[in-house]
Amino acid sequence: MRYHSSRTLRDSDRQQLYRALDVFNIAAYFATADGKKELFGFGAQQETDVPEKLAGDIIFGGYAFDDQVIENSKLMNGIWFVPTIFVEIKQDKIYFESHSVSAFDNWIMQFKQATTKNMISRDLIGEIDWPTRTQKLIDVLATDEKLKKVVFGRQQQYALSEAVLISNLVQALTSQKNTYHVILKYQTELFISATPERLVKVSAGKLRTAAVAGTIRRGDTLIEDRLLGEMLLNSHKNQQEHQYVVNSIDQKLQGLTTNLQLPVHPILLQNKQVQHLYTPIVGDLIATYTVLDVVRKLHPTPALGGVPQEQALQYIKTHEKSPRGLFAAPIGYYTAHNSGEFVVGIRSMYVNQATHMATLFAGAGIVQDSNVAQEFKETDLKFEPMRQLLKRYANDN
Ligand SMILES: C=C(O[C@H]1C=CC=C(C(=O)O)[C@@H]1O)C(=O)O
Repeated sequence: MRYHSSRTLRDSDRQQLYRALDVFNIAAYFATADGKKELFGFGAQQETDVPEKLAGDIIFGGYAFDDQVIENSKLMNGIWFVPTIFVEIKQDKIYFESHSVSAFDNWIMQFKQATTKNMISRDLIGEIDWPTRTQKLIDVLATDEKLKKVVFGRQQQYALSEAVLISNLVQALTSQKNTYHVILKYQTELFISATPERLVKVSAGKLRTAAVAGTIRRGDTLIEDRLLGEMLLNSHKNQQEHQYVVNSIDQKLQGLTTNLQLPVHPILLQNKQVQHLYTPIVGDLIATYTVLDVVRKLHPTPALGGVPQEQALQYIKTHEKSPRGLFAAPIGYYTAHNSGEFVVGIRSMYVNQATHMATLFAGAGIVQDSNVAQEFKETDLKFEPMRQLLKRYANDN
């Protein structure tokens, strides 16, 4: 038996659903960058680390970035689940689906306003040798005949005074405009991302992806902002970094799609802290391929890995301090009707509620012409969405 219902969205619904994210042991939240759609998965009818084993109307989850295993974590090595309860908010409507709960209004009523917590976060020593290691990488890129680009990751740990309430985090996330807001929860582990980067969306046979690579900060005034944007559009180094991604997506999608449309020049994608070079790409997915086929084929694009892919991934494995887990990895959902959407888990953090530790992630595309000081600043800016989230969370309460 499957129960469906839908009705007009009420003022209290969102708060109660965010609160439900605190309550369920396994949960997912996926809000699109335009803010028009929010998906919630609560509880797991089935769960696994291999999505092919699952069957359900909708499946949430994420693959780990690569095959390195993170000790003492289930979430960061990749999880997938069919929710017991699925809720979607689309504009002013709310849709509910479940095998176990028949009356949505009774169900949602149990989630009352959370008591807020007074959380304090303290940053611990990060990777102080990141600039030295990045300079070494630039030297390698200058001499190695094959290696062209490596997206080099950096992690920063924070000690939290309390376990975090997801309901408060989601609220604080709303300050990050024009980005997806994605949360995966598995028992005491959380992964949170305010990412601007869609890996793929499939809907009614249409495939949409994008190249997002090449970064500059936002300006303090309108004029400075525009000037910085123009600098980015005209920067040879950033164009090159971006073009590797466009070419790779183009190549990978041949054979999976027809009518692939790739604009010749990138445009700007602007978030709160940074702006990126952005090339939206559209095509028709050949009907024999699934959303997951596309995810597996595209990941990792050179916006997260590098060029050539295998060599860059090996470099990342050997020279980054810790495995990435869900950082820069595909996270999202797909349905039994072969639709779905996946983003890459950047501008993100991992929270362990048992140890009260948060790990923040950032990475920068390094090419031969990169400058270490600039890349260091860029990764600092990329930490900022999650740093602000922790700060806002602390201050709001
Ligand atoms: C790896 C990250 O960003 C990627 C996505 C957009 C722009 C990037 C860049 O300009 O370096 C990176 O390739 C990150 O934010 O951690």
